[in-house]
This record gives sequence, structure tokens and C-alpha cells, in this order.
Amino acid sequence: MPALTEAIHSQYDSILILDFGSQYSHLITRRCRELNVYCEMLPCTQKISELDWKPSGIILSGSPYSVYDEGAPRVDPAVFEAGVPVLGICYGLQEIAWNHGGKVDPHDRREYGKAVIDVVKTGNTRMDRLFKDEPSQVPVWMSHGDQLSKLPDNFKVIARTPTAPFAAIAHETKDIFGVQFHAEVTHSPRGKELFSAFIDICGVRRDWNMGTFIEKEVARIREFVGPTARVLGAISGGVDSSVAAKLMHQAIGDRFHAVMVDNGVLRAGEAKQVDEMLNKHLGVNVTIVDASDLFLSRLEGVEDPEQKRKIIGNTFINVFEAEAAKLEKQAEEEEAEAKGSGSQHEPKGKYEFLLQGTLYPDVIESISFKGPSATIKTHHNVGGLLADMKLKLIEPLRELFKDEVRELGKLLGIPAHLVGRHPFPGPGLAIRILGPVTRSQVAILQAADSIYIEEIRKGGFYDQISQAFAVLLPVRAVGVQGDKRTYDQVIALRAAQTTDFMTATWFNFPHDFLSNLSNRITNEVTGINRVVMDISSKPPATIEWL
Ligand SMILES: Nc1ncnc2c1ncn2[C@@H]1O[C@H](COP(=O)(O)OP(=O)(O)OP(=O)(O)O)[C@@H](O)[C@H]1O
Ligand SMILES: O=c1[nH]c(=O)c2[nH+]cn([C@@H]3O[C@H](COP(=O)(O)O)[C@@H](O)[C@H]3O)c2[nH]1
Ligand SMILES: NC(=O)CC[C@H](N)C(=O)O
Ligand SMILES: [Mg+2]
Repeated sequence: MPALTEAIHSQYDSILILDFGSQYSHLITRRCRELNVYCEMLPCTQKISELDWKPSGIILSGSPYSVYDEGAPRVDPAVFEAGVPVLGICYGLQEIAWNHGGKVDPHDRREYGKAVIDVVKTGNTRMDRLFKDEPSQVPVWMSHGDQLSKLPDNFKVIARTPTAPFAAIAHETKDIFGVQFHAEVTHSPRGKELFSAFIDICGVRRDWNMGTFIEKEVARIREFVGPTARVLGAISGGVDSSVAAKLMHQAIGDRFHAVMVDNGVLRAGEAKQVDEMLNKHLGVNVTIVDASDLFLSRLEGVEDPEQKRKIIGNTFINVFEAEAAKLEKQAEEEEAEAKGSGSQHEPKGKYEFLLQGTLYPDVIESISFKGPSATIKTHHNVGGLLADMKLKLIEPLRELFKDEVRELGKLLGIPAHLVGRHPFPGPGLAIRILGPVTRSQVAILQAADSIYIEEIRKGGFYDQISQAFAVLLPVRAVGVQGDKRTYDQVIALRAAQTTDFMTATWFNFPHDFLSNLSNRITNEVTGINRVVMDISSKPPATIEWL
């Protein structure tokens, strides 16, 4: 949906982050946004001449590569001619040096972890601006095996460590800076100040906040949708789509209609709960469509996780398009009836758009510079779309992180219990049932999941956990229940703690809580005789099992 996402650049000054594949790249985005500056990450292969917006500054990320490796990712040299400030971080610094006649070599003393830099004042105010508010010594976090062995032409050292004589460099006459350390990680305690200084150098306005976002976004949506077209909303009851729906309702009122699809792999009682919740709290028109037979028949016998995701993504679109046609027909009939009875009735336009609550992390994995080969999993709402879909997408939250969406939700007056809901993926229980999805497997998982979430709420843990759910493992294990031998399946419990869902740790429940939970699940859910706890972080695991 290019038109609506590009428009953001006309509203906010933007910083471009070029991603060379570092595991910390997205954190650079977060640090700038925390400083109220809009920024966007694109693959490092992005050509400056092919950008349809003008960045006010450019940041080059770190990378697992070495600049001298064959096939190492290369920056478009036009970056240095764009006339805007450039900051290179780790590999980014090395890439700046490589492009300006410096030398980079593997070093016998690799630096991983904490280090302290000595700031070097050059006396040149242009160069000293990056560290202008820093003390003479600054703790930082390093992660590199290569080092500059020769300064590039026209650059000077602005910080060093005992083992890295070129820990930070600056160009004498252009605003080009490089730092060897990772200013974006929280282990560099003054990293935020460094980004703040770079933002000052870029001279950008610091007006990115959720308050101005609402105002600008509502205006942007109105313009984009036009005066008569209608929008169908894909609404799950989750935070993202609820916030998107509220924003859309604010922008176009009754021309917005929400559709919640029961895909047969929702949690127990969810369709009914969402119906009540949307009506009560959001005040939007909502239709619940029971398409469970269609989804489950298409999923029959499918085990492969990516195939499940694509089937679900495609089927969602089929259902939305059918629903749009139905709603349009209904509206035409109502209009005809109103005309017949002579009452005033303003004609409405066609359903031209589909609103989705897609977030930045849903798309971020697919924009890695390595291209599609690095896709970890296809989010149903990004990679599972139909190529020939007729409805045009509107995704107002596509550039936002989860915590930004939650803040937006609060500002829009959505109740805290809704804003604080754990996320639930669109492909639902289908990606939590390993192996084929059947109605009976869904019922087993729904029962176990309900007990788990109920106990978490009772124990007061819900708000300390970012996302908790049960997973059904279709392996069979032997058990003894009521003196009888059982040969049943296993439930795995996951509880992830994370701020941005890009990395996560597992939540440590008290043992007595776990033992009670395990008892309840094996006693109350027929077909389960074992409960195991998932104690994997992300990475190496992901949050969902499929
Ligand atoms: N059952 C559903 N019916 C209609 N649309 C859905 C359904 N499930 C997901 N979607 C669409 O897919 C998008 C992405 O789903 P996702 O789970 O990431 O977001 P969410 O459900 O809105 O919020 P949360 O992440 O808190 O669960 C949703 O914003 C919504 O537009
Ligand atoms: O709507 C969604 N459609 C999807 O296809 C999808 N896949 C993962 N998720 C959610 O994304 C977050 C990160 O999940 P992973 O660590 O498993 O990638 C977690 O919150 C997951 O629940 C999805 N949400
Ligand atoms: N974190 C990085 O960007 C590392 C860059 C390069 N691979 C090095 O080891 O020095
Ligand atoms: Mg959801």
C-alpha cells in the first residue's frame, strides 16, 4: 500500500537507517523514535537515487560481515554525497573507512562487551559536536573482531580505547561520523545522548509522538480514502487492530465497517468476547463471520508451518472480499428502500480498502538485506496476502512498534485491559498445534490454554508477562491415570517477556503455581497426560512454535 506509507515522510523529518544485518539494527530505530524523531530502516542495498523521500540523516548499522569479505554488503557511495549527516556504527564505521581510503583488518584482540572510551577533543567544533556533552570517559558496549588500522583521508580520531585507537572518527569538513561501539544497545548507557547529538547535527524536528501521530494520521487517512469510499476492517480484538479501527472510525465514521473472522483456530469463546468488546468499547460496526469450516477444510492434513500460514493468510482475504461484496449489496438494498420510502439517505461509496493492524515488527524480518532467504516466518498479514486481491490495503500502524501502539491506544481512550492484552497471532491455534489441525486438536488446545490463562490471571502474573500460551505437541507419551494406562499427547507452556517481540526471555513461575497448573491441565483436559514448560529464549527459539 505504497501511497499511504510514503506520505509519512511529508509530515515528519525522517532519518534513514541502512541495515547491514546486525542483530541490533532495529534498536537504532527505537533509540531515534524515543527521541521523538521518525526514522525508517531499509536494507543496505537501497540506492539513494531510488528513494522517493529525502532523509535528513543516514545511519549505517553493524553487520555480521567483515568489510574485506568477498560478498560483503556495500553501501551506495551516494550516501556520502547526499549532503546529509552520516553516522556509521561498528561495521558502519568500517564501511565509511573502506569507502574513504582507510584500512580495516582483523584484530588479534577482539572486543566483545564492556569498554570505556576516552573522548578526544580535536578543537574542531564540527568534529567535536558528536561528543559535545560527553565526559572525558564514557562506558560503551563493543562487539567487533575487526578494526581500523589506518585512518581514512580527511578523518580524525574523536575517541579511543586502549585496544582500539580509532574507536570513533569524524570527517574534517563533512558531517560524517563513525563509532566502533554499539551506541544502540542499553549496555551503552549514554547511547541515547550520542543519538541525540547526531539528531542535533541533522537539524531535524523532534515532533514524532503519538499525540501528533493521531492528528496527522486521521488527516492522512481522510485524504487517502477520499470523500465516499468505504473501508472494511480486519479486526481480531487484538491491540493492533482495535487501535487501527478506532483511528479509522475517528477518520471516516460509519464508512468504516469491522469484520472479525472466526477461522476455527481462535481461543475458546473468543468470537463472542470480541463481538461484545468491540461494540461496547470501540463503538464501531462489527460483523462476526463464521468461516471455520472453510479454514479447517483448507488446513486439512497440512503440517508445514509456512503452508499453514499462507493458507490462512489467503483464506482471510477471500473471506474479506466476499464480506465486502455482501455488505455492499446490503447497503444498496437499504438505499433503494430508503429512496422508495422517500426518506433522506446519503449514498455511500464502494468498499475499496481493507484495514489491517500490521505493525513494524510484522514486516521487519522480511526487509533484511539478505532478502527473502532470511525470512524467519511469514506473518499471515504480510506474506500471506493474495497477489490479485481487489481491496487496497490501509495499514496505519505499519511503522509503529507495539509499545507505541499501546500508547496510541491509551490516547484514543481504549480501556487499559484491552490495550494490555497479550498479542494473539492471526493464524491462531494453527501455529500452536504441531502437526495437522483438526477440530478435536483445536478443542484440546483451547481447553488447556483457557486453564493456563485463567491461572495466570488468578496468580496476578498477566501484566508481568508479554505473551503466554499453550502449545499442543502431537507426540504420544505413556501415563497412568486412575490406575489405567494412557497414551496421550503433551502440552507445552510458553510465557515470554519482551518489550518489542524481537528478542525475548522466559518468565520464571513459582514452582507451586506450576504444579497446580499441571494438575489442573492433566485432570481437566482429556487427551493430555503430560505438561512441560518451554524455557527457551528468542533467539534461538521464536515466540511461537511454528
Ligand atoms: N480473526 C481475525 N479476523 C479478522 N482480522 C484478523 C484476525 N486475526 C488477525 N487479523 C488481522 O491481522 C492483523 C495482524 O494480526 P495481529 O495478531 O498481529 O494483530 P492484532 O490481532 O490486531 O493485535 P495483537 O498483536 O495484539 O494480537 C490484525 O491487526 C488484523 O488486521
Ligand atoms: O498476527 C500475526 N500473524 C502471524 O502470522 C504471526 N506470527 C507470529 N506472530 C506474533 O509475532 C510475535 C513474534 O513471534 P515469533 O517470535 O514467533 O516470530 C508474537 O507475538 C507472535 O504471536 C504473528 N502474528
Ligand atoms: N558488530 C559489527 O558490526 C561487527 C563488524 C565486523 N564483523 C567486526 O567484527 O568487526
Ligand atoms: Mg492478534
